[in-house]
Order: sequence, then structure tokens, then C-alpha cells
Amino acid sequence: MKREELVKQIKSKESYLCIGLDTDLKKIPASLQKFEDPIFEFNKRIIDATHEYCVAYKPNIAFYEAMGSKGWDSLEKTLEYIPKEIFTIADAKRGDIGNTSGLYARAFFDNMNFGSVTVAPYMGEDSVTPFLEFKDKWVILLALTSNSGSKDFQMMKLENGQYLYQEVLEKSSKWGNASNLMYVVGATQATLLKDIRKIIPDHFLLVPGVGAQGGSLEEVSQNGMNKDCGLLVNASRSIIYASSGDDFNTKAKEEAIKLRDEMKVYLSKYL
Ligand SMILES: O=C(O)c1cc(=O)[nH]c(=O)n1[C@@H]1O[C@H](COP(=O)(O)O)[C@@H](O)[C@H]1O
Repeated sequence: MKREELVKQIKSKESYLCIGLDTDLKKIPASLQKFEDPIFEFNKRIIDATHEYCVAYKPNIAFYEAMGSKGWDSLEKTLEYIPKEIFTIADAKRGDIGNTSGLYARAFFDNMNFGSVTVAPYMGEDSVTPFLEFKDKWVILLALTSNSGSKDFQMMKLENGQYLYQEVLEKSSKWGNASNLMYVVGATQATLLKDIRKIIPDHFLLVPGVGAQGGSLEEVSQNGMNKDCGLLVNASRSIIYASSGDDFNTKAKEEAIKLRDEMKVYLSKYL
């Protein structure tokens, strides 16, 4: 997907919501277990109920990989089912020597038709650039993650006085551009978004960590928005498991609408 198409969708839906399809067989209602592919049935109902209110879906690949070949089937069917105008993120956190990264890129961009893939920056430039060679596809590079372990390396002070995550942003922003490279910044790190915007004013940010992890949507929006919105804010569990009963899809819809309504306000206030 081209950047202009993503921005257009955000403006027309008045939403920068990304819904995480972190679908766990143990958490989906008993009534769906009778289907041949309960994971797909669940995702299908979630997509039907929420697609008007979000601009992206992010299946976390771990939830599918954990189920072996059946899980990959559910993932492929889910990807096919997502309406074409919606941005898709393979949350796989890949990255390896260049030759191997090229194969990961083919897996998600050629074999499956994902619009983007999350990539870890740890192995450096040649591990990331193979993902950037695909037209209208995006790399979403981990910069400052939402978990407590982000302190272990990402917040390490370097000799030049910068934190490691700042160095990651500065250096990697030259590998691609604001039309093929985004960054992950956790919603729990919202206070640092103003500083992050000084380094990368134009790039889109994928911001997970509102909902179940407690990040503030208002703080993220106030500190992180740029002239094109520049944000995709993800919520997974708080939407897809808003109810554990058969009304899971209507409850998911309600949660998605709540977030979209809040986003509408912030788009008019901070954009
Ligand atoms: O790359 C991610 O999406 C990601 C990065 C990060 O720093 N923190 C984070 O929670 N995530 C993912 O975002 C989703 C968050 O899920 P919830 O906490 O249920 O909303 C999960 O799929 C995580 O793997």
C-alpha cells in the first residue's frame, strides 16, 4: 500500500486504529470450536464487526505458528478475508543475515500478500534492507518497545550521550524513507514521543500498548501525531476478547467504536 492510500483511509474513516488479531484457541468461545477452522471463524467475525472502524489489522504470527501448518492456513485465510483497502501487518519481528532476511521477506510479501512486516534492528542494515526491496511494502522496525525489557538494551546510554533506540532511529532512517519504513514505539513510552518526533518527524509509528498494557491514547496522540497523523495505534486483547461469550463480535465492535470516537477527537485537536 502507498503512503497516500493509508493517509486517505485514516482521513476518511477518522481512525488510526489497528486491531491485533492475536487469536488464541483457548480464548475463543466454545460455540466456535465445532468449526473446522475455529481461528478463522473467530477472525472472520471480528473483521466483519470492526473493519469500518480500523485502518489496519495486525495478526501476531506467534499465535498462528504455534499451531503448526493449521495455524498457517488460518493465517492465510484471514489475510485473504481482510478488505483490500485495509493495511495489513505481519507481526513477525524477523531479521537475519541478508540472504535469510530475503527469504523471510518473500514469505510475507510474495507467498502471502502482507502489506508490512515487523523487523528487529539488532543485526543491522543488511538484515533490514532485503525487506525494503518490495514495491509498496513496508518494514516496521522495532525502536522503543512497550515491555519492561525495553530498558535492558534500547534505553542504554551510548558514549555519544544518545540512547540506543535513538541511534537505531537515526541510522536506520537512512536505509529507507517515510514511504516504506515505519517504527514501533510502545504506548507505554508516550512521554518520549516528542523527542522521537525530533529525530523522525515524518515516519509513521506503530504504537501498541493501549488497552491491556495501559498506555494512554491521548498522550500518544498529543505527543506522536504528525501532519499526516503518522500513527497506527494497536489494540489486541482489549478488543478481540472484550467478551468471552457469543457476543464477542458485538463487544469487539463496541470497543473499536470507542477507540475510533476518541481518535476522531484527537484528529481534530492535534492534527
Ligand atoms: O510489534 C508489536 O506489535 C509489539 C511491540 C511492542 O513493543 N509491544 C507489543 O505489545 N507489541 C505487540 O502488540 C500486541 C499488543 O497486544 P495487546 O497488549 O493485547 O493490545 C501484541 O501482539 C504484541 O506482540
